Amino acid sequence: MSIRIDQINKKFGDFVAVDNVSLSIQTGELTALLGPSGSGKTSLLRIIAGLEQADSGSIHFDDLDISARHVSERGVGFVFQHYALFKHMTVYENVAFGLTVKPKKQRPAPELIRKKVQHLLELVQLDWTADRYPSQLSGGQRQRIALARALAVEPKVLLLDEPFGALDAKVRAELRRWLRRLHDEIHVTSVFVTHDQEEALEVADKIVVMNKGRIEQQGSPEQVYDNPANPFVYEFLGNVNLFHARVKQGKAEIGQLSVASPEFTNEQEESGFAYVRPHEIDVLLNPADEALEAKVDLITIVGPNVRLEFLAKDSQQLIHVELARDRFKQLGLSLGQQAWVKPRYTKVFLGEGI
Ligand SMILES: Nc1ncnc2c1ncn2[C@@H]1O[C@H](COP(=O)(O)OP(=O)(O)OP(=O)(O)O)[C@@H](O)[C@H]1O
Repeated sequence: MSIRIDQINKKFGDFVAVDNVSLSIQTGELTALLGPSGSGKTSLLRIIAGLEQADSGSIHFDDLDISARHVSERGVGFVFQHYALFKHMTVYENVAFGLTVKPKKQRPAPELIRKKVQHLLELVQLDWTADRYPSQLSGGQRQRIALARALAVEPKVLLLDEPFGALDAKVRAELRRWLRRLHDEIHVTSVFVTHDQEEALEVADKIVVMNKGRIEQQGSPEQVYDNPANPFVYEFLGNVNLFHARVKQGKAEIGQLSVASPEFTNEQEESGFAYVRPHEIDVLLNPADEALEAKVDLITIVGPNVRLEFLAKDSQQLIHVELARDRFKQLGLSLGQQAWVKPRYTKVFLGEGI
């Protein structure tokens, strides 16, 4: 089932929550709506679900305009951050619930329900919990059961709103890999809301970056990470260093550095700014071309990586650098040491920044 969102607008009072959003989602695709708090992701998801009515615009499932349809007629399944399972029901009963409450004519035979629930519990790898109650499960297990319950009624579209938001970092990381594998198995068209860029980059086929009710960029994780359309997307998708630059005739000058920017060949002399990601900077112990002299100001070891802060000699700007621990050891860096930092990749935009 494909989804076509056409010029959707939604206001709450005077506040514009969704601002003329159009978006196409292919059948079987796992799409992440990614953006900061208040960017309109949940509002858009609720409008797709039919839990919220848009002020204008339309939603199509395949070629059918479902904008006026009630949530119960849209064939969508949900998993929310705090989608509490029914406490007084066992895991089995929770997953079977959507099937057992179907009108008699559509309700599968009890034996079929049993098989189906068994299959779903195997799919989420929790068949051994069938007789337990939700309170006897971990948070991550509960969310997997919530997903099995959502899938039981064979939704045409699966909508997930920060499904792992309430879980700790390690469980979150496990569950997102698990969700990716599960999606590869079931291929149901899915849209999930997250404010966590790592989660979106790791799980989604397509990322839709939202800000202030609008779409800033959409594309595959590689496309949005490697070619951010604008400064907002660049900053939102990871840590960055921001430098002021003068852009002219295909070059960006950042202090004494000169970076080739062929996309600005025709610019005569404009102000701009340049982004460099911390892991795209080399550290050298000797002067080199296109390297800035700087002093080590802070060293933080984070597992296999080392985060460093350098103070640039000329501009006194702080420059964040991330090195693999091996490289850090090889360099033998210590606090206060003089070194040279050399960006490997720089992304230049015209203007004054955001
Ligand atoms: N029912 C409502 N009444 C009034 N304002 C609302 C309502 N629902 C959402 N909003 C406002 O609309 C804006 C967008 O909210 P939305 O929940 O869609 O954002 P979000 O990107 O999902 O953010 P979060 O990650 O914090 O949930 C927010 O400023 C929110 O306060």
